[in-house]
Amino acid sequence: MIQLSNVSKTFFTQKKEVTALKDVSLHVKKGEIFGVIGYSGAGKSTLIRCVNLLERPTDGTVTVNGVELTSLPSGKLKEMRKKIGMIFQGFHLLKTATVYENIAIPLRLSGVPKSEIHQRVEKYLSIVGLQDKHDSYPSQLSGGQKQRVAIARTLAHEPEVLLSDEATSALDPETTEAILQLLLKINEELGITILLITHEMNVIQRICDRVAVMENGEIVETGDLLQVFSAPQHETTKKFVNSLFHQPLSQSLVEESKKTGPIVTLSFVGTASGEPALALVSKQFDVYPNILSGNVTQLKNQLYGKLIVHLQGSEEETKKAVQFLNERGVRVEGANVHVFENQPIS
Ligand SMILES: Nc1ncnc2c1ncn2[C@@H]1O[C@H](COP(=O)(O)OP(=O)(O)OP(=O)(O)O)[C@@H](O)[C@H]1O
Repeated sequence: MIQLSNVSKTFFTQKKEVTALKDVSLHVKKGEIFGVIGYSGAGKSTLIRCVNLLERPTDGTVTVNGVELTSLPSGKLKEMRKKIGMIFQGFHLLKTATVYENIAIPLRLSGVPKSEIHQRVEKYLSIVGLQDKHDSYPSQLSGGQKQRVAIARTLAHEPEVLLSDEATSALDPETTEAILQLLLKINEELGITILLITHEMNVIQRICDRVAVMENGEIVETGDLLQVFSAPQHETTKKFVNSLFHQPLSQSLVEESKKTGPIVTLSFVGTASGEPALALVSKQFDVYPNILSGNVTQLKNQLYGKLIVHLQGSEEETKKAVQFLNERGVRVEGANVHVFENQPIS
């Protein structure tokens, strides 16, 4: 649906050149929710703005729904852009217009017939759950409601693709969750392909099918959600994933525990394979598992757990216990434990 091929973008300022994207290739499939995550300055905004050519790549091609945008004349590009909606962190609503007019004015400007405008405004206000806010002004709405209006305004153009540029970054956790659920609904019920950028792992975790991790203008890792969570390869990906799971432990606890058995990381999909398997370990072997940190979290469609566990027991017995856990689909690795003051200890 969206194909970026060898896209590079260099900004030339008076003082210096900044290469924001370096030879980025990315494929977003029709109907999926694809998330790009990275720290500040990684190049995420530049990347998403290249998809609808708000930024024109210095090199490479951008193709949306089979049409190569980078080679289109400006008239045709304008037409294609109507199929690509975009929402932003800052909502960009007209302060002096009502909710209704915020949606209707852009429709008028893009030539939608008068008879259809009212119907579309009603339809999309209802989809975002704001049918009772027609006559409110943006200043009378909460942040979450403003984002809903911005989403309705975008959907009213009936796009095939929705680009989300940090759409939940200005919202509190509860409102973020509600907006993420709305994006899921839009994806599932209207069949709109979504490409989003974020610096928050929980956004990726809650709604994305696939994810790319960016650093210094490059994509350093891409994969399915579960694959990236369960076996992150790149250091940056590991940092994002660990930020959700690992609490630092006290050095004395780690040192003390290690005297009587290994500290391991267990990861598993679904609750069935995690803690119950651990309970069986203590029944079947002369091993006492003690959970030191971690949690079970909801990925888009499934539960995923990661626990740091001390396996108290002899080398022979703990080896058997690890094999037993592996056979039950629990992945066991040597733990990369973080102690207070952020000193990793191995
Ligand atoms: N218009 C511009 N002119 C010059 N440099 C720019 C411009 N836009 C972005 N950059 C630079 O390109 C690099 C990538 O910026 P970009 O905004 O794409 O990153 P980001 O990952 O979205 O970061 P953030 O999350 O902080 O917005 C940065 O070094 C930034 O300073």
